Formats: sequence, structure tokens, C-alpha cells
Amino acid sequence: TQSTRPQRILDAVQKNATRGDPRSVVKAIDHFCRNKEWAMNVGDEKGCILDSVVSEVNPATVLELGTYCGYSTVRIASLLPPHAKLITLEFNPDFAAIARQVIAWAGLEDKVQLVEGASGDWIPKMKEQFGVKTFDLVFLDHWKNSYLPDTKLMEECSLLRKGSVLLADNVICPGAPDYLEFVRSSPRYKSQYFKSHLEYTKVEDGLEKSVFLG
Ligand SMILES: O=C(NCCCCCn1ccnc1)c1cc(-c2ccc(F)cc2)cc(O)c1O
Ligand SMILES: [Mg+2]
Repeated sequence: TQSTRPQRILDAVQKNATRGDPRSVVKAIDHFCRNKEWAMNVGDEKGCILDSVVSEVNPATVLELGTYCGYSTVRIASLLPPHAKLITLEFNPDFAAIARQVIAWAGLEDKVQLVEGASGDWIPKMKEQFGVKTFDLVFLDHWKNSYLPDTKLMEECSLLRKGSVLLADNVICPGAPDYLEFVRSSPRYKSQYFKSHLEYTKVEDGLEKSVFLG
């Protein structure tokens, strides 16, 4: 039977990474995607920027929109303080099934709650379902045309507080122009662009960090 790309990524992790060692899981995925098959993980270059923002925010509650194979989930969760929680939303059940195994291989199951379904459905239920008050950090990496509506929805659901940080992947490639225009022009956000490259390529891309001002 034909394997899928996510399955081949999981195989590369199980063959080349050490159980319980998140950095070796990240390294194994980057090596596979740089040398064997490109895949849409945030990657090592943008991943370093992600790491620095996570370390700076030192969040107790994190929301990740778009899990894929769990690469950025592992990067973020490995930097969280002891009782911090990361909720990651994935729409695609095949991606979710692989991500669960990658997160488990890294030994980070206790810090991560992977939820399958549509962000538009789950965002309004965050408080009642997961006892979340507000998110300290949100990593947007799902459908690019969902970044803006989901940000507005998080505001409406009072899931953002003064100082909450939104970090958005792919604001140049594939691009999220309506989201970028919104966070850069709204008086309620302080935005900063981190220029980088599309994962494993020389194509320009970047992360947009936007602090909610309340
Ligand atoms: O589409 C992307 N991600 C969303 C995947 C589906 C999310 C499903 N979901 C999860 C929760 N709610 C919905 C993405 C694409 C690319 C890319 C760049 C260049 C290219 F030529 C082809 C592709 C690079 C990324 O870094 C990306 O993140
Ligand atoms: Mg991305």
C-alpha cells in the first residue's frame, strides 16, 4: 500500500530520532524534508524565530491553529514551562493521526492537547471545553484565508488579553494579505515582520508577530 508524506515523515522520526528527545525529533524531520521530500513544516529557519518568540512570551497557554505532522507543536511544547498547556487544532484527520504519534515520540503528550475539527467551530468552545480563560500565545499556521476570520472570532470570544501574542506563519508565501493588512492597520495590534524564507527553500517568506493591545 502506498504511504502518504506524513506517514513517511513519521517513519523518519521513528528511525532517526530518540524517544523522549524533542530536539532529535525536530532534527529528524528537518533532515528528511531538506534531503528527501519537501513538506509544509515551519522548518528550521523560521523555527528559530518561533523558538525565540516562545521563549520571550514564556506562555502558560498556547493555541496552535494547524498541526500538520506536529513539527511546530514539538518545537513549542519543548520550550514551555512545567504546567503550561498547548492546544493544537487540526482539521485533517490523517494529519492528526500522524501528529499524535510524532508528539508521543517526543514525549510531550502531557503538555499537548490535539483537537480534531474546524477552528471556526472549536474557538467558541475553548472556554467551556478546555477551561481556557485567554491565550498568551497563538501560532497561526492553518488555512491562510482563515487567519483573519479566526482572529476576529478569538477577539469576539474574549480569548485574547492585553499582551496576547499572535505569531502567523506564511504571511508572504503562500500569503495572508487580508490578515496582514488588518493587524498592521488596526490600532488594537502592534505588529512586527520577521523576514525569513519558505521552509527548506530560498523563496522569501516570514512570520508576523502581533501583540494585542486590548
Ligand atoms: O497550507 C498550508 N498550511 C495549512 C495546511 C492545511 C491546514 C488544515 N487545517 C488545520 C486546521 N484548520 C485547517 C501551508 C502551505 C505552504 C506552501 C507553501 C508553498 C507551496 F508551494 C505550497 C505550500 C507552506 C506552509 O508553511 C503552510 O503552512
Ligand atoms: Mg506554515
